[in-house]
Amino acid sequence: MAIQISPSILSADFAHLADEAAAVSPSADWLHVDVMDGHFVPNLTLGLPVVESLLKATDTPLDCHLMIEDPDRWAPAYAEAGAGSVTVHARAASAPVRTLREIRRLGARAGLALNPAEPVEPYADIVGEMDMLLLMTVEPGFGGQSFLDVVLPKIRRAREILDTREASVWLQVDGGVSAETIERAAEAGADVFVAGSAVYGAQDPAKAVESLRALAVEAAGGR
Ligand SMILES: O=C(CO)[C@@H](O)[C@H](O)COP(=O)(O)O
Repeated sequence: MAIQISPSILSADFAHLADEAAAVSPSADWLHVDVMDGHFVPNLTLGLPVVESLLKATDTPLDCHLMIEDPDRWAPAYAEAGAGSVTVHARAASAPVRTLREIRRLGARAGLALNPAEPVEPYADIVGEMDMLLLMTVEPGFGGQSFLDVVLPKIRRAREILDTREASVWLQVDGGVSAETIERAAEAGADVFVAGSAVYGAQDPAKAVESLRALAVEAAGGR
């Protein structure tokens, strides 16, 4: 699976989102959009109207990460609007399989997310229902936190589960991904990397994406 980088606009300037999207569009595979409702996580960001505007402002596909309660109800609208990928948290979804199927039916890639302390094994039997498994490497809610090395064994186990089942499911990590941490996550088996502050805190965000990609490709060793 090719290494992919998904810059998180949580660390961008919300007053200039179109410009911030353009700043990474030469090199980013996705634009990661953190939708937070102030309930599932203690932070409030943006919702569907902003996603609809972003879709008009950029050709980079949107990777929408819903950190919200009741994603079963809201996720389909993001897929219908044109998001390329819509990820829901396993803990928040009351009918994850139905919701993943609905996201796919509406034409988006379907993702399932797990917080750092949530095990991957209970979801092994439903990996065929998803296009991406997102393992949080920080507690969700805020950018700029430190990468949690305690998640590395779970990344390895998830990679094993996906390889054993020959599932073409992308393995995304999100939180604290930087030039200092991306190699560890790539060695463990991740192939899609969300990076907020490491990209938008850099002088040249597009270059930062390329540097992260080069480190991950090297660490993944052609996997
Ligand atoms: O979902 C989240 C945080 O909950 C992330 O997408 C952050 O936006 C990542 O930011 P950095 O840790 O890379 O600064």
